[in-house]
Amino acid sequence: MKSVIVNDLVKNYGTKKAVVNAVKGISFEVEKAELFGIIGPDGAGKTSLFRMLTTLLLPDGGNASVDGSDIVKDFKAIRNKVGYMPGRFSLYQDLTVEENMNFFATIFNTSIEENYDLVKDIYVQIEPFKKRRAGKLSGGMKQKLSLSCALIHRPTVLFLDEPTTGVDAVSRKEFWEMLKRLKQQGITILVSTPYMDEASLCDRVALMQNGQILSSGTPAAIVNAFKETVLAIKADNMYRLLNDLATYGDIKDSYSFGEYHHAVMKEGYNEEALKKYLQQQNYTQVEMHVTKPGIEDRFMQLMKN
Ligand SMILES: Nc1ncnc2c1ncn2[C@@H]1O[C@H](COP(=O)(O)OP(=O)(O)OP(=O)(O)O)[C@@H](O)[C@H]1O
Repeated sequence: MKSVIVNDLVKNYGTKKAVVNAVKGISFEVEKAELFGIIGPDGAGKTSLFRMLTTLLLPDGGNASVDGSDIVKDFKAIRNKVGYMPGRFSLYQDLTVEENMNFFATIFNTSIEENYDLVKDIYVQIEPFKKRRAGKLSGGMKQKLSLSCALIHRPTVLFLDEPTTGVDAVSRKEFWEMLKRLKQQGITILVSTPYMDEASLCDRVALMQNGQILSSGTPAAIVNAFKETVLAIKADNMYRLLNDLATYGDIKDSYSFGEYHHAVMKEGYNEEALKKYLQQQNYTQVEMHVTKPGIEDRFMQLMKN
């Protein structure tokens, strides 16, 4: 069963003179209990998309349904059945952990006790601090409290807007494990993130850039669509190396990639000739090997096309 259906959705901001086309007619579907990632850089349109799907923003074109309800006509029904964790911490900083939880439970006509089994795994980690004001929690704790509040009314669909941005590596890992457990309870989860490495933790993803979906599918299918050979290259002067790789004849595309640069090679390239060229350019400590492309390589390729 489809949990979310998005059909040619459009969002524009501004006036006729200076218009920003934040979402440019995107379409996708999410199955029930699927963990679906929207992966894209800042400004891609992820927040605008989530705000339309959670009925906080009206679309300028297209339509969408969430758990069978139309995002415009049935907005009230949607508000009762979705959970939304916005990108910016938006709980009451002056209320304690417990007061925030009770507040959200009350507005949805429920109680912490009623849905404790759903939030238990997450809430036990912040329960020792239940008398602490939300504003005084660490980043990871704030994130857990936000998720607990978004879950308190047992939503069928959960929207998480960049939940791991600015969160330390350990909390990020724990967070994704929590999402897997929620999915097992039948909750559909849409999560946006600028981190490409989080794509592999989703069942399916959509790569978003400039208000458009460049590609969608399982992380494996997206990577498999990348057919070229990628060389990982490093040397003593990485900045100069990037410029030299950009102008080298056998290289289609090159970009920084962690401690290496990635070079997408043209067919029939000659690795020895490239090594020789780098030697002639007086590079030292040159390291070069063929590497398995990842989502980020595919994203770069799609963006440039
Ligand atoms: N209220 C607004 N008025 C004008 N432009 C806006 C408004 N909100 C968003 N935008 C613009 O729309 C585009 C998409 O923004 P959006 O916040 O949806 O993207 P995002 O992928 O969530 O990125 P971020 O992580 O930076 O929020 C950006 O160019 C942004 O500047």
